[in-house]
Amino acid sequence: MNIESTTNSIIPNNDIISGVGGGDGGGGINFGLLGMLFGAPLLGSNSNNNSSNNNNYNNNSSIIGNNQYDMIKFGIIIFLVTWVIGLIKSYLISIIDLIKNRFYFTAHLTYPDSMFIYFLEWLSSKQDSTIIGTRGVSVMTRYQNVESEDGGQMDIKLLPTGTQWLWYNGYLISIVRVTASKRSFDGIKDDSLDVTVYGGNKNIINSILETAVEYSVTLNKDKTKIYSLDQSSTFWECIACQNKRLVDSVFLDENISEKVVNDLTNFIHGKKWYTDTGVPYRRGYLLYGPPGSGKTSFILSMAGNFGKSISIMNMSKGIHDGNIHSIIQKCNKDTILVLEDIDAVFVKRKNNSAAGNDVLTFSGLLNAIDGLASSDGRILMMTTNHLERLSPALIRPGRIDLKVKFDYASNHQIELMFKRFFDQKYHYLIDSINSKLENHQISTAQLQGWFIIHRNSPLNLLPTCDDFITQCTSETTSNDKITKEMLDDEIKSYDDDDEEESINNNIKLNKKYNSNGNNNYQKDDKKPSVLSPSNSESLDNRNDDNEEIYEDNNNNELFDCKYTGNSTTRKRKV
Ligand SMILES: Nc1ncnc2c1ncn2[C@@H]1O[C@H](COP(=O)(O)OP(=O)(O)OP(=O)(O)O)[C@@H](O)[C@H]1O
Repeated sequence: MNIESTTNSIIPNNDIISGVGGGDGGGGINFGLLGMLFGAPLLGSNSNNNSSNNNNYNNNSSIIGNNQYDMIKFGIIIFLVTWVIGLIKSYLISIIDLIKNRFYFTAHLTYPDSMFIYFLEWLSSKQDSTIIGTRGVSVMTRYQNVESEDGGQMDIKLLPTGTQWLWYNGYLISIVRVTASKRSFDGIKDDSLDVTVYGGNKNIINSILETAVEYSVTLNKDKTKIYSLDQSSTFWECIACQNKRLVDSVFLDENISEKVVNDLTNFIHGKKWYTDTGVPYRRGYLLYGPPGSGKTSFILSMAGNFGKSISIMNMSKGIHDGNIHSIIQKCNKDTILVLEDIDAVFVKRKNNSAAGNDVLTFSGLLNAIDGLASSDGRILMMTTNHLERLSPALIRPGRIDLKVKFDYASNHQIELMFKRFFDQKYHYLIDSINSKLENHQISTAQLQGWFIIHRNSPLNLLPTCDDFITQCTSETTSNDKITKEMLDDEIKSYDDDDEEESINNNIKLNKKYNSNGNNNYQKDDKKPSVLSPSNSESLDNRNDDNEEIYEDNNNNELFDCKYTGNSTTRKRKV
C-alpha cells in the first residue's frame, strides 16, 4: 500500500513536470517509473511467497525488505535526477531562446509585397565574395528587366535560393529563401524570405531593408515597372521594366501635357486637402481618341514623370464582381491603374463568359472604381477609342475627373515630330508636308511609321506623301467599317437577350449618342484637348437638378454628369 500510494503520488507529479519541463521532464518520469517497476514485481513475488511460505518469509524478510527498499530508493532517485535534468534542460532552452531573441531579429518578407522584390534585387547584386551559402540560384522570371542598357538583351536576374550568409555593417545576416512551386489557396505564391540579423536589433533590420529599397529605387530610377495580372487574375506581377518615357517624347497639342502634369502634381501633393475636405483621395483620367494617337505612350510618360509604376488591368482575364475589389486593393500603391479600351470590356466579356457564373457587371465595375474598397491615393487612367460608347455613369466626375482628348496629327504635332526625327537642315520641308497632310486623318502612329521609313532619306517624304495619305485613308476606312460591324453585333446581341440590366443600360444609353458606329474624330486644329470643369475656381457647378455641368474648354461641348453617392453633398475645389 505504501508503494502504491507512493506511485500515486508520482503520477500527479508527472503532470506537473510535463507542464513545466515538457518532453524532457517526461523522460525523468519514465526513468522513475522504471525504478518503481523494478521494485513492484519483487514485492509481488515476495507477497506470494508470504502466503505459501511463512517460514521463508521470516527467514528472508530482512534481505527482501532491504532489496525492496533499495529498489524503491533507486527508482525515486532516478526519477528525481531525470526530472531535475529535464527541468534544467527546459529552463536552459527557455533561457537560450530568451538570449537568442534578444540577440537576433528576423523579418519575414513575402511575395508579392514590394519589399520582397526590392530585397531580392539587392541580394542578386551581392552574388560574389560578400555572400556565402548555397550556390543554387533561381531565375527571376516574374520580375525581369526586359530592356537592358544596350536595349537588346534581356537582363535576367539570378536570385539566390536556400540559405545565404553575409556580413552587413559588421553584423552576421542569414537569409533563408523558401521558393514555392505551388500557390496557396488564395493564389498568392508562397515564396518568402526570412532575413535574420544576429547580435543586432530591429534597427539593423530596418537599415538593411532601407538599403535594399534604396538600391532598387536607384537601379530602377530610369525605369517604369509594368504590372499585369497573373493568369488566375489574383495577384499582380511585374512583367516588364521599361526605360522611362519622357513627357516631351509624346507629341501633343500645346498645353495638354502641362495641364495633366499640373493636375497630377496637385493631386499627388494634395493629400491633406483631400483629407481636410472629405473628398475621396483618388483621381481618374479618361484618355480618348483614335487608335495610335499616343494614349498609351502618354500614360507611360506620366508614370515616368512621377516615378510611378503602371498596373494594366486586362478586363478579359477572369475579373468578376467577386474579385475586382481585391484586385484593385492589391495593386501597388505607387502605381497608375490602367483600364485599356474600356468600351470593349463588356463586348469581350459577353462572348467569353457565356457559360460562366463569374461575371463582371457594369455596376460591379462602377463600384470597384469608386466604391468603399477603392484604394486611397489611387490614380486611374482609362483609355478608349470610342468616347461616344461610354455610359455617362462610367465617366462621371469622381470616377473620371479629367478627360483628355487625343486626335489625329495636327500641324503642331507634325512639326514637333518632324523636328525630333530629322536634322535641322530639312526643317524647311515642314510647311510643305503640313499643307499636304492638312484635312486628312493621319494618326501620330502612322506619321511615326512613315518618318521611320524615310529617316535616312527625308527628301523622299514629299514625293511619297500622296501614297502615304491614300494608305492612311484606306486604313481608317477599314477600321471604321470593322468598328461599325462590331458595334452593330454588340447592340444586336444585347437587344436579343435579357443580359444584366446594368450592362444593357451601358450599351443602350450610348446608342442614343451614336448609333452609326463611325468614330467621331474629325481633324480639327481647334480640337478639344483637356476637358475639365468649366470654372477653375470651383467645381461646384451643380444646377438645381443636382447635375454638374462640365464643359469642354475648347469647343464648348457640354457634358452633364450626374453626381451620385456621397459626392452630392460635397463642394470641391481645384
Ligand atoms: N502623340 C504621339 N507622340 C509620340 N509618339 C506617338 C504619338 N502617338 C503615337 N505615337 C507612337 O505610336 C505608337 C502607338 O502609340 P500608342 O500605343 O501610344 O497609341 P494609342 O493611342 O494608345 O493607341 P491605341 O488606342 O490603339 O491603344 C507608339 O510607338 C508611339 O510611340
